Amino acid sequence: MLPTVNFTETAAYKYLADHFIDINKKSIKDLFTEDEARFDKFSLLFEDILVDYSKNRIDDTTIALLIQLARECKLDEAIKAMFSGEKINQTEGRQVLHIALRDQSNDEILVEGKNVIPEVYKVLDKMEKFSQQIISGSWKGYTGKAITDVVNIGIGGSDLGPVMVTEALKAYKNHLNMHFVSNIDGTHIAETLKKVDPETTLFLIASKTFTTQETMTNANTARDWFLENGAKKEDIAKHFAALSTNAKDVSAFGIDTENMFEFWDWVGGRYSLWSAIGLPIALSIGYDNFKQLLAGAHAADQHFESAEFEINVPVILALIGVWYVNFFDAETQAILPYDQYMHRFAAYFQQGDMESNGKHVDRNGNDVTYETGPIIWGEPGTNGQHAFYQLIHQGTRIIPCDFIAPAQSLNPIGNHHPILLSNFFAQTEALMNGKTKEEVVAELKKEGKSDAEIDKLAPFKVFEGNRPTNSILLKKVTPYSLGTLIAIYEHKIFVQGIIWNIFSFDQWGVELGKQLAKSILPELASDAAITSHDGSTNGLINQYKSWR
Ligand SMILES: O=P(O)(O)OC[C@H]1O[C@@H](O)[C@@H](O)[C@@H](O)[C@@H]1O
Repeated sequence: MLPTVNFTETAAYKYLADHFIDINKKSIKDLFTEDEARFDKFSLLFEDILVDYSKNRIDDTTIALLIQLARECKLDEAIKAMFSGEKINQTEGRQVLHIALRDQSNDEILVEGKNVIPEVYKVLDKMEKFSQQIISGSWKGYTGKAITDVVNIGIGGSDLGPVMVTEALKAYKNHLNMHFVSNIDGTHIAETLKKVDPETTLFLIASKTFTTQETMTNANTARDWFLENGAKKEDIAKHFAALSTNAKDVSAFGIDTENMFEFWDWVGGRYSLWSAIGLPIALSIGYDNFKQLLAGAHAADQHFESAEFEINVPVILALIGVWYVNFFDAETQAILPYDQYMHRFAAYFQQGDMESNGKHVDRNGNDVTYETGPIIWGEPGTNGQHAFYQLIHQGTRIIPCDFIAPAQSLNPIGNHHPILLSNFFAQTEALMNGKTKEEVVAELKKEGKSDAEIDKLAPFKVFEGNRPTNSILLKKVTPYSLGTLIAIYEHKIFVQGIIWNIFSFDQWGVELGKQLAKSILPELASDAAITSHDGSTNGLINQYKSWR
């Protein structure tokens, strides 16, 4: 059982509330002037990742109190509960063991008294063999040709992780063409099928439950297309594999359970890229690289489990996030990778974070009286700079940002990378320092503007600064470092869920829309006008019927 402390009733929270009044009067710039050791104090080097959190609205007292808060919320107990396989997903009665999927220490992790590590390895071995056969071309399609294209059909956690990672690690890719179909919109599968040949395509049907409407509809369309384009039923075994926990429905679909890569209900969908759901990753970059991804994540797991909170990267990042959400009323958190390959990283953690911590009922079943998970968003820099950074610099809201960049480029062409990184460094500096009225006036004077012009323009050109950022500098994006980084963010989400006293591993909030869509679908079959809903929904359905 997880602890159920209301963090707003802790002593640390009360001290933090008082301390906030002091900190709120100070600028980050001043805090740097006051304390020369600030960078050394507020940065952590873990593996080949430097996490600089010194450009935040914090001082020594803030961090000490936030750590006290974590202690009062019994974070240590909660971490132990997850790692030891307690059923901490209490509303679904399940363990939360994505850490077991990447365990390289030969630990024993028990689920219902049975060690799951050998099972994990059994599936990993199967993934290794299969991916080697596909990549080497020894696995042949129904006309004897090697596989050239892989189409992963899945949605949510059965899509976003593999998409994000195969994109982030594209530089490590082999010859296989990867495609991902998630949307129920027929356009997604139709446009994908235009690009592939049934003789040389492998379909992976990725669904934990194997009941998800979008995935099953797309899978059926893919199977029909396969059979309509020359293949026979018995050829399905050479071209369809399933990544799932549901063997019964997999075989009912017509996929040989030999071609099923199993995982377990103790793996949450949005934490499943480390499981059989990661097969497209293993296919795209090879099994050895996939193993490196797992190894990187395992290093983060060990760090999270054992490091003191003061030097624990996920804990520190999480606590700073809580500080902004609950004291500064920050509504959002931006994730800004200065790496084109990582262009789906923020989208991935939109699900990771928002589906985990988008909850308003606490672990006692009561409505919370405080804010919980922030809105996660972001795009790669420098594109974002020319789009939405205006609001981050001069808007009315506080937007804590994580800036992420690799020191070494995987495409070191000309001086692209120094330019990219100069922007990465400049932005966090600009967000912190801003530009004072005096500086603006001096600049305008230099440009030869008149006093009247200066008076008119100056207010618009002032930057308040004092906008908080974390900078995460990776030596290089590798399967290992990416694995570490993803796991750091996963554990950050865990810590925040513990502080907010919510259940981070269920997702009941996605069910209502699914239920309603299922009840509306039969109503769309006939042209008869609908009156069973509210006025707006009736009006929309009836207009649709008149136009289709
Ligand atoms: O992997 P399956 O079972 O198809 O689920 C796919 C996705 O469905 C959604 O409704 C959510 O519950 C996600 O967490 C999940 O990843």
